[in-house]
Parts: sequence; structure tokens; C-alpha cells
Amino acid sequence: MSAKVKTPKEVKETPLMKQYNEIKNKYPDACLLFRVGDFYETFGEDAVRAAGILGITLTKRGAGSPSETALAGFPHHSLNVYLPKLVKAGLRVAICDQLEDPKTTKTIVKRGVTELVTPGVSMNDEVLQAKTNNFLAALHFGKKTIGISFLDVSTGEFLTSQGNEEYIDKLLQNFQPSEVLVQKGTKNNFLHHFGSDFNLFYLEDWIFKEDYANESLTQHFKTTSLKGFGIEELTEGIISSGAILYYLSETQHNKIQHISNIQRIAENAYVWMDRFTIRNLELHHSNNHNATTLLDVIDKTLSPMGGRLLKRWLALPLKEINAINHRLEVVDYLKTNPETLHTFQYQIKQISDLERLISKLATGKISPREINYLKESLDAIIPMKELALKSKNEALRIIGDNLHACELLREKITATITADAPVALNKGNAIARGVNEELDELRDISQSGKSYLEALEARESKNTGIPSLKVAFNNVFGYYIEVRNTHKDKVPENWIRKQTLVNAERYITEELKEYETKILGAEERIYKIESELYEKFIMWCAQYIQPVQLNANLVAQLDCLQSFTQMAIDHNYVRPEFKDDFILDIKDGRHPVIEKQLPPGTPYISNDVYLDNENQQIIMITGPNMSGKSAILRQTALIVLLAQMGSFVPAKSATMGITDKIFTRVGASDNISMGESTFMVEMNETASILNNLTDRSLVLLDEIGRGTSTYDGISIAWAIAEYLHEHPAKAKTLFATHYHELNDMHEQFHRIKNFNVSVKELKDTVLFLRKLIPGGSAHSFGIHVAKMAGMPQMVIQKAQKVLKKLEKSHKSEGSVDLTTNDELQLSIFNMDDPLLEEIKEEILNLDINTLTPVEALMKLNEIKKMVSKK
Ligand SMILES: Nc1ncnc2c1ncn2[C@@H]1O[C@H](COP(=O)(O)OP(=O)(O)OP(=O)(O)O)[C@@H](O)[C@H]1O
Repeated sequence: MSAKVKTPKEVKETPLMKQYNEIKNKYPDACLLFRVGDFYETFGEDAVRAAGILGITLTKRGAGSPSETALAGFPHHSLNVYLPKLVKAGLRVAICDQLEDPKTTKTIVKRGVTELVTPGVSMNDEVLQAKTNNFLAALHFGKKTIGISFLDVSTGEFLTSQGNEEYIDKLLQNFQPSEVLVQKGTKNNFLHHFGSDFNLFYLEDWIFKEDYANESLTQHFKTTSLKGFGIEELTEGIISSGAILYYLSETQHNKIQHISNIQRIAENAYVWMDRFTIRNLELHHSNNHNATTLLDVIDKTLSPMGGRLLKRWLALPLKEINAINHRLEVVDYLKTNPETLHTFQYQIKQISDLERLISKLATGKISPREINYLKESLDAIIPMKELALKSKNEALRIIGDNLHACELLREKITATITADAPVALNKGNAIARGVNEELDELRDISQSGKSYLEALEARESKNTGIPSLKVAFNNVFGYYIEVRNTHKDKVPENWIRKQTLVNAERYITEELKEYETKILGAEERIYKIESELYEKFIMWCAQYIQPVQLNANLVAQLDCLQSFTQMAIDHNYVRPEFKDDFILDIKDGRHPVIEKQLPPGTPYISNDVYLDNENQQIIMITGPNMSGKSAILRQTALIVLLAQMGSFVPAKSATMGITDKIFTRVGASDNISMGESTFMVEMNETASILNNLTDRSLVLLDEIGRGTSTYDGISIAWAIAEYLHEHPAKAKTLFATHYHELNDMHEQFHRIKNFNVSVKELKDTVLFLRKLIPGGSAHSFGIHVAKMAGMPQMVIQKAQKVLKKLEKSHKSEGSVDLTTNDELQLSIFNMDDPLLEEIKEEILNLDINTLTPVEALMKLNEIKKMVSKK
């Protein structure tokens, strides 16, 4: 063949690809969906990725030519199906639309990116989960503190705070942002402190400047300062908030008037829980995906905003008695007034996601049908408002008073939008009759069209004597009359032939042409008028953004409170009583999650727990594995948490002073292969508790020290318990351990009390009674448990023999009494060994004045290692 092969230089970019490349260059890190006609196309690497994720066909454009490129696309109306898949796969997606009507331009259609959807910035229902906020976070490392902001663009919530690394870590755990914006220069800093589990996006350093942030925020909120929001002192928080606004404009989110407020996360108003505690207690998240969390059990909310608020309440339990009592009083009231409860529940079920609907309205993305949902939801609020106002409960009456009836908005929606409005505006029939005269007339014309055509068909059929004559429409030449070949000769002369088929001919007439212009013109005009009216109406509605947001929040609160009430009714929870003291007194407490998971017929054994700062500050709980020690520890924390959320609790009674911090630590699992590093981690985690104790803290230590050898473990556990006892805060502590040696502590430290989870020892086995009773345990039960777990008989027998032998030899050596330190010291220093010198050296080099208790423990551990190595 003589065809000349083009060299790359000669390959001419088509105008379309030129436009594509220009836009793509502006969004190099996003997958660009490029609208061409009725399709969204992706090219090159984007196409390869998109085809893989979406399972759509990957083809080639210009196959065989030097400009060959991969291509994959999907119909534009499937955007809602495909977009979430791309975003959930972690891609940033730039949606590039046609910015002008292709019919009206002769050259190439203007195109531009209309939205950049990222995991943290999305309004799309398919990307979002109903009961979960979708937060974008931004973080700024200041000189002393770290600033953080969270924004859920789908609900308009904007929050900020600042604090040390531990605090920021806790917030990141609680808010679980889908995307975190970090200053480029502090990338390593972030990874070092907060790990690599987050979806990070790096922004240029210049964006994180105070002046820039202040200006963007005041401009956005149309205020002169940030004083009104109570955040003007939070320099780092403000800087991170500025970065969030910057990112919104970068991602083409410019209609954001629903972000009407920025709130400070008031760190002092809520119970402090660090990340280990949040994780250990499995509040709303579990490492084991199948595990049931506390949230799964207590969530009886009926609306998406209620579900989201419950999560927030769970993450941020209150510390102020009055605020807690307000919630408890409402629950109490609803529990004793079932009719009110049922009405609330019924009404809440009628309410759609008000918060997200109003955000969609603000961003201009609300559909006519959704406007109707908005109205129906607002209608459903009216009976709730009336009922709340009538109630005998003050907190409820305040809610009732604050609920906004939005009367004019509801009226206007009914008058403006048709009752059966379509999902898409271009489907027509969105604007009600009576709004616009011209629109109504045009609709009459267009609607009379069908009968007009039928009449024309009948008339022409009669005039010409052609019985099978048919009027129809196609896209090529509009309306036509079709005549079968058998009647061809009866066609009047003035008809114009347009198309010949095998069996028929198609004609147009003057009358049909005129009619067509009128009809098609009417439809186009109807669409134009409807769009204009709709846009104007949405703009008018925007004045209701704040009242609707307020309603959404109040409905969410009522929803959480009805959820607490339902929980209390279904599972026999009681109202906790708060006192201004330091006592925690739970009678017949239960574990809210475990009690629901036991097989039918197995009762959950309830337990009393009493702690105070005077006589019973630390409870040392011993008992074999699987006896229920952890359950007692956790249920105590969960009862306190539920109570301070304002919920009733699983117990016969619960009286308590406010708890301000909850710490839990669980010893590394028995997996010895995890070795020393696990032990170090455990010690570091424990150290952070010891440095933050208050007299209102609740500390739960579960098998601390078990990641190391027995004697190390006992020493560490002992020293920590001693420290907690001697610390002036006198923090209330539950200490679960299988080291029965720790039972000796109570003799020396009078606020430590021994308890054990009772078991009944039968001939070769133990029966778990699961009752917490006063007194220590005499020995460990590991072997019994192994037996229960199905260990082969031979192994058990051997173990029993070894144990007996060990116990004997231990006795003959004289057991080490841990209450008298002299003997322990003697056993080290009596050794006639060069090791002695080495140890002496170590000790002499210690600077006791700068040593923290935990460092001392570590040192002790090191010395022990030296001895045991020997
Ligand atoms: N009070 C109770 N009533 C009924 N069942 C219980 C109770 N407490 C615990 N259980 C059951 O026993 C199992 C073991 O309890 P838990 O984990 O608290 O034991 P443990 O003593 O902490 O054991 P380990 O030392 O192995 O961690 C629980 O998963 C639960 O099924």
C-alpha cells in the first residue's frame, strides 16, 4: 500500500482533544469526566482506571494512528450510578460539562469543570451515607498547638478547635473525616503523629496564613470579625478553617450559603476519652468488622439527622449536670407519656433529611420533587411543635417554642410547585398552574396538541378517502402524514413528499408545518419559563436556610431523645441520678451490648460496682480468663457514658458524680510473639493516663502488664496501682488482673479493695457464676480454662503436674512477699556476681529527680532483664 504514514508532527489534535487537554492540565490529579453529547467520556489513563472501577468497556480512539488513546464512557444520565463508585474508590472526580447549548453554537461547544467531587466534598446522595456525616478536615500545625476544622458540606456543619496532639488525635478518631487537608510542608509531621489511615490531600503552604484565613472567613460570613462565633482566639483553628474555604472554591463549590455558622468544639464541655478508650469501648467502630458496637445497639433513631446527632452525642458526652438532666427529663417524660412518644415517632418518620435538603437548596442542586419533600417534612413538624408546646416538660416546651413553623415557605411551595413534581426540571410540569399566565397558555397549546392531531388525522382521512392515513413524528423531519402505497394516488397535490418507504410514502403539509413550529416553540419556551421561575423560587426560599437548619437540629434532638426512651422501654433501663459528689454507685449494672448478644435463655448476670475517692478508690478484680472481668470494666464505663449522654442506663439504679475523663487500657493480648515493642507501647499508653489524672477520672485497666513475663507484669501492675493510689487525684479505678499476687496490695494501700468474679470449682472444671464479690482469689485458673476450650486431655494432665511441681519448688525456696521490699532487694544484691557492678552503675547513673514513674518502671524492667538473662 502506498498510504503515507503520518509523522507525529503531522498528527493534528482535533479541536475537541485540544479542549480536553487544556482542561485536563488544570486537574492533573483528578479523573476528568468530559461531557460529549449525551455521554461522559474519559480518556487515556483516566479511561483505564474508570473502566477498571466501573466495569465499562475500554475502547480506543483513533485506533492504529499515532494519536491513539484509550477511551471509556457512559451515558450522562447514569452519572449518579457511576460517580459514587469512582469517589468510593478514592478518586477525585472533575465533572466537565457543556457550558452552552450545542444547538446554538457553530464552533466547538464551550466546556468547563462544574464540580470537583472528592471523598470529603460531596453533595451526591449516592456517595453519602444517611446516618453518617461526611466530614472534610483541615489541619494546621502551629508553633505550640494544632488547629483543626471539620466541614460537612452536605449538611453545612462547620466546626473548629485547637489543642495538643492527643486532643487532635481524639477528634480525628471521633469525626472520622473522609478527607484531610494538610499543608505540604507538614506532611511528615502529620504522618508521624496521626498515622497513614487517612485520605490526605496536600495544599500549598501559603494557604495556611492567618490573614488569608481571617479574610476568607469574614468575607464568607459577611461579618467584620469572628468574635460572634467565639473563635477569634483560636488562631490555628481559624487558619485551618481558611484552608477549608479555599478548598471549597478550588473544587468549584461556590454556592455555600448554607454554611451559615462556624462553631467551636468546646473541649471543656465534654468527657475526655482518648483514642485507646474510644477504640477499646467499641463505641461506634470496631476493629473486628462483625462486632456489634454500642451505637448499633442503642441507635433507635428514625431520621438521618437523628442518627448523625446520636453519633455526635456518643463521641461527646456532657459534663454539665443541668444539661444532662434536661435530656434525662425529656426521656423520663416521654417514657411516662406514651402517646406523646408515639406521635413524635410517627411524625419523625415523615421527615426527610431536612439538613441535606436545605443544603441542596442552597447549592442550587435541589430537584422539584425534593422541594416537595422539604415541604412535607416541614408540615410534619407542626404537630410536633404543638405537642411539645403543650407538654408539662420545660425542656420540651423550649424545643417546641424554637421549632419554626415556616408557614410562608410551606404555603409558597404548595402554590409554586406541582404536587407530583418531577425529579428533573427538564421533564416539565414542575411549576404549578396559576404562577405564570404565559406558561399556562403555552401548556394549553402543547396539551391540546394530541387532540388537535387526532382531529387533523380524522379530517384528512375523510377529505382524501384514505382510511389508513396516519399522523406521526420523527426527529428528522418532524410531523408527517404516512400513506400506504395502495392509496398513493389519492394524495392531494399540495402535499409534499418527504420520504419513501417500501410500503408507504410520508408527506408534510403546510398546516402540519405551522402547527409544528407552534408546538415545538411552545415546549422550548415552557422549559425556559419553568427554569427561570424555578431558579427565582429557589432563591426566594434561601431566606429559610437558617430556620430550616434550626428545625433539622431540633428534630434530630427529639429523635435522639425518643431513641433513648424506646431503648429504656425495650430493655428496662433506668434513669441515672447525678449528685455533686465523687461517688459512683451502680446497682445491678449490665453490659448493654453483651446482654443483647447472649443466646436465648442465658441471662446476663448483673453486678454492683461502687467506687469513691475515700474508701474504695481502686477495685482489684481477679478471676480466671473468660469469667467476665472485662465485661464488668466496660459496662461500668458504658453506663457512665450513656448517663452523661442523657440516656437511661442498663442497671437497677445508678447514682453518680460527674466523670470528666474516662481512660481505659487493655494489656496486650497474650500473644507473646508481639514481644517487647507491644509492652513498650502499652507502657507509653499507660503513661499518658498517669499524666492526665483528675479527681473525676474513671480509669479502667484490664490485664495491664500481661504482654511481658509474669514477674515483670506483676511489678508493673503493682507500681501502676500504687501510683494511682498515691496520686492526689485519687482517680476511681477498676483494675482487672489474673495476677492474684496483687491481692496483697490492699494491706498496705487502704483505698484498694479486692474483689473477684466468682466461679465454682467443680471436680475438674469451673463454673462461671459471673458475680463480682468481695475478696481476692487464691490462685490462677488458666488450666481450667484451657480444658474448657477443648485442649487435649494429655496436655491438661501434663500442665496440672507441672503446676503442682512449680508450686512445690516455689514454696521450698520461700515465696517472695511483694509487700516487703527488703527481701526483693536482698534477692538481687546478695548475688556474688560482676552483674552486681553493672546494676550498681545503672542505678547510680539515674537522675531520680527527672525520672517519671513510668520511666522508673522501664528502668526496673531493664534491670530485671539483665538479671534474668544472667
Ligand atoms: N455478667 C455476665 N453475664 C453473662 N455472660 C457474661 C457476663 N460477663 C461475661 N459474660 C460472657 O463471658 C464472656 C467473657 O467475658 P470477659 O471477656 O469479660 O471475660 P474476662 O474475665 O475479661 O476474660 P479474659 O481474661 O480472657 O479477657 C463474654 O464474652 C460474655 O459472653
